[in-house]
Amino acid sequence: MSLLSFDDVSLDYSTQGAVLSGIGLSFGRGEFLTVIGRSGSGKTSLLNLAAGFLAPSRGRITLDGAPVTGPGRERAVVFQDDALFPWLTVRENVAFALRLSGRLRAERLDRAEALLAGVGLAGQGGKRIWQLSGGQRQRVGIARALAADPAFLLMDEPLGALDAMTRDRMQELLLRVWSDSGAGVLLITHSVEEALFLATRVLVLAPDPGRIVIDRAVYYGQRFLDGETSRALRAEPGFIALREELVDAIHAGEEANHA
Ligand SMILES: Nc1ncnc2c1ncn2[C@@H]1O[C@H](COP(=O)(O)OP(=O)(O)OP(=O)(O)O)[C@@H](O)[C@H]1O
Repeated sequence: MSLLSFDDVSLDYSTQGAVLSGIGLSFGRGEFLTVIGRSGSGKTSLLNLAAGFLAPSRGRITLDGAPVTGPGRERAVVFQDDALFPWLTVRENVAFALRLSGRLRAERLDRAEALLAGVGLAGQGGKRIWQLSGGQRQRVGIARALAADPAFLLMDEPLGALDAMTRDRMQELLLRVWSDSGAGVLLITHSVEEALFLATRVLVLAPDPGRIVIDRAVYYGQRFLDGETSRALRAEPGFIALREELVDAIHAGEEANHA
């Protein structure tokens, strides 16, 4: 089934107070959660908890009811500047993630090629990392994350470094990867529009302490996969109104804090 749950989770890095407080959240395969919020609201901390890189100070994080005690193969993480190995080919970079799978080298390379095709990089496996564009590198990182056939893909600003056109294409690709892999996705972004377009659920975190103030079901990504165009969806009055509501929620209380 694969359900990742936060039960009243708080996190302190120091005695300075909680960075995250009272986080209650459950998400599973097939969901696409996007997380937005001001800088410092705790988005990356939330992802690091889900990944098992950090342990909660209070509360529990469980995977199918069992406590999460560290990173695991069922939760793959994609970072913005994914560290690919420059001395390996694109195909070898992806196959590297399969080295613990027990498969023979030839099988690993075949599987890597199939994963690369899945992210639109068919026939590029023999290239070196430095021969790729930023968007292509990011796709290699995603193919590598998918190699372990994870139940969850955890992504911290994966498209943040890309130019606007590449970013739009990558958003569409992410939706297809999500749909094809069946994984549950948790994606952090600074773009409210991106969050709204991709998600089946948008979470807004408010800071001091970081907490979930909005957890909203949305359907634009699914409608894109069902054949509607990204441009038409983003131009819908409902999309624009919700985008503005989310922007307002992100900035609520900001003036008061700076007064
Ligand atoms: N390793 C750490 N040690 C101490 N404090 C930390 C650490 N990592 C993050 N923090 C603090 O925790 C708070 C939340 O940080 P976090 O990176 O989770 O926020 P964020 O919403 O992802 O921010 P941004 O949008 O700027 O990436 C910030 O106040 C930050 O300074």
